[in-house]
Amino acid sequence: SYTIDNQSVVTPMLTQMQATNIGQTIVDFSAFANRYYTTNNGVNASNWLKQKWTSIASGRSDITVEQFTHAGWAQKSVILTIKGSDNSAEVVVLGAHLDSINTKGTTETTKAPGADDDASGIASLTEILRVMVANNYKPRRTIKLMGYSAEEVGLRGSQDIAKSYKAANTNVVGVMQLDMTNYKGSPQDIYLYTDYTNAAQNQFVANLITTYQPSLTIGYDKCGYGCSDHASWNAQGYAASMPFETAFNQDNPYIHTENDTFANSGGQANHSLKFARLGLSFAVELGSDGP
Ligand SMILES: N[C@H](Cc1ccc(I)cc1)C(=O)NO
Ligand SMILES: [Zn+2]
Ligand SMILES: [Zn+2]
Repeated sequence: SYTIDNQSVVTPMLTQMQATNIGQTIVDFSAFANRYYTTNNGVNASNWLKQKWTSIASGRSDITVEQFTHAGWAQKSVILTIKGSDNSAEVVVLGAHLDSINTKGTTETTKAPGADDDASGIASLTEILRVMVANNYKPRRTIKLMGYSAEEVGLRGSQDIAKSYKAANTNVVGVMQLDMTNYKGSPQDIYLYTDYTNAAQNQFVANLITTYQPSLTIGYDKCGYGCSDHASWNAQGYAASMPFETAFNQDNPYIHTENDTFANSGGQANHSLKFARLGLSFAVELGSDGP
């Protein structure tokens, strides 16, 4: 249910989340020349993420990290699973995409650092994981963190995954997409996108912001098309939400170029921290519900 009733668990964890950790992961993950879905760099970036999440989760027998193989291309998606205790059939998904692109054409050595798009989302998920493990948080539902391959070439990684979950009849109760979280280009802090998402869940997400981050302001906007991986889950009938860094016409002008760098997002991750905190509150409030 969308009841917000885990403040005693969530609030202490939010205070432990740090922009400096998110910034470091953005720097590390945007150091690959590119993370394009068909290059060796792109394959290496997926393996790097698997290793990173595996080491953070080491010591937790209820956490596994796997790579999802896509038939048509080499770069795999990365899926971390925290198995729920007594309500594990119900699944909460938080996602970001691990690939990057340079619209001039992306060969093995083309620069596409993708610091904002979407290392910022991957880094936000990584900080959520770190703090959940540091607090030995154990959800009742299953929580999955997903790094999608091939988002930039038509949401192809998340489409494969969402279709396979639907085919398996997996009961995904909610999905949050974090794509571009660190470029503060608009007046409001967090923009909730209302197309290709679920209205009831969007209201819950807004309530999470007012409850746990009351100083933040909320905006609403539309993409007008399936602008990120939330649309893949929505297409399969699952409830998805996308909190985004800016209003539609004020998004990061550097994306899909060699200039999408951490420095060009301000050289700090204070904007991403808002999204990481929102993601953690989403994961714990939904993840703590029993059968
Ligand atoms: N299409 C999206 C970028 C994108 C998404 C939403 C908005 I508003 C502006 C731009 C993309 O490139 N995702 O990787
Ligand atoms: Zn993009
Ligand atoms: Zn993106």
